[in-house]
Amino acid sequence: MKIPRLTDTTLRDGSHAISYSFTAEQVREIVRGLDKAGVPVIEVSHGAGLNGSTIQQGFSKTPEVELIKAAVETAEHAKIASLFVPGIGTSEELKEAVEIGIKVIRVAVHCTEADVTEQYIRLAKELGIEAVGFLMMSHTQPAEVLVEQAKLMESYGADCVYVVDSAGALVPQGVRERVSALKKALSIEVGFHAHNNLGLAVGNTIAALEAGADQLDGTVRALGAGAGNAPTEVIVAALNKMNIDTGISLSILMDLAEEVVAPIIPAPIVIDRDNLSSGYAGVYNSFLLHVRHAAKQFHLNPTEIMEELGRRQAIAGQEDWILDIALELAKEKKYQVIK
Ligand SMILES: CC[C@H](O)CC(=O)C(=O)O
Ligand SMILES: [Mn+2]
Repeated sequence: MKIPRLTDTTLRDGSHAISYSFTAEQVREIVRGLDKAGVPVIEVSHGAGLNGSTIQQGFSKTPEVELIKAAVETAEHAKIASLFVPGIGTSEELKEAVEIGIKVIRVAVHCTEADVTEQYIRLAKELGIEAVGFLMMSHTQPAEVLVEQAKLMESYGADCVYVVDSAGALVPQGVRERVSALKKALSIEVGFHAHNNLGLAVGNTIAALEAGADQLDGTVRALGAGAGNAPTEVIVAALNKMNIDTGISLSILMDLAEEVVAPIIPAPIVIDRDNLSSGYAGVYNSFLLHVRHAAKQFHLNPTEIMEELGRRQAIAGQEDWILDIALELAKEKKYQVIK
């Protein structure tokens, strides 16, 4: 089987789980470890991508420009990547990040909105960096729709398109169908990004590889939104067992996970009721903290809010629905009690 390229997104997806509190020193330490281990691509930015530090998404403790600078200065071999969500980031932030030294931009949109990536994928190519299309919430669409969307990204010049399981809602069969359809239809690379709400992040990542994926994502110690991601160190261990030599040092990654990343994590990343109900209902993982907050405020069970968000098929950017739904549910309950 082919050797996949690993992108570690601890310093991007992981920031969702620690309220965007990475410091430049933590970035240096984590990049040093990943780089020494031989991880080829390291993603650094606000969890919601460049310029994500806002009241809606959550403010970064340290400006992401400083974090990206720290990463670029520290990495000796790895390419530094950033995430970019059109509308949250603008061309200005993309240009600035390229000036600082990022070599890969991952342009993320809901998986039916590939047309809005055109100007940013084209800009990235003009600026001489790699452009990756990131089809978020890929569980919501069948393979044929993802193929159409991925082909648009390919036509804009993308070097790779990712199937992104933002809600951790896919099972291995769904991953295989989507990744193999993209592989068949595209002449560029295909990637896969997992979340662990159903306990399948590593299994799904391996299923993606078996279906032909060229690029895979992980985070150290699974640090990521919601139930977390596929742990980079576990992916490497599984690949070793499959006799796929990524050239990445498992022992350096395990030490990094244990000694550097674990102490930063406020609470262990587990599949608790809220994460499981989020994955089961197919709700975007980054909604978790907002849902918990709203549930507390309105004395609700977070599962009720997750189920309703799932029914309404909320997508990234619709965080304001969470409070609306909580308010509606609370009103309904009060009405029932009075009746
Ligand atoms: C746009 C932010 C989001 O966290 C991207 C991502 O990692 C996902 O959809 O899983
Ligand atoms: Mn993610």
